[in-house]
Amino acid sequence: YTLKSLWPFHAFLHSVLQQLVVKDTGQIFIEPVDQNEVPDYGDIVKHPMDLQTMEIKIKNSEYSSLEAFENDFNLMVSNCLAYNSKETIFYKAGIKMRDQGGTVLRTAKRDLKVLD
Ligand SMILES: CCOC(=O)c1ccc2c(c1)NC(=O)[C@@H](C)N2
Repeated sequence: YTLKSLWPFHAFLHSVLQQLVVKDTGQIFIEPVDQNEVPDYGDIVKHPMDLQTMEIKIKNSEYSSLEAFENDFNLMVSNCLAYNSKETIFYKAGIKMRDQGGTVLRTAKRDLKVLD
């Protein structure tokens, strides 16, 4: 058994995504920011990203590499740190997701390589 040979890539990405969902304890990354609730969000964030959208992209085979998946993760975090000011709960949750999600992705990258 190796991760690359027997486990379809989308199943691998889905398991990485689930680990990121678990880290989102405040559930602020779980779905797109509601622009009716946050009317100026679109003025600052040009490319919104969230974990639900990433799951849809996995299902649509839109990620051809772990790097492409990681790029969306980094976009989601940078949007959060750009829009929310430093003292907010949202910003602090962004730092936490950047750090804890970064560890999830580092481990996933290692697994992909070492089990090949
Ligand atoms: C019901 C109101 O929801 C929000 O105001 C809100 C909900 C979710 C959010 C968010 C705002 N801001 C963000 O930057 C991203 C990370 N998540």
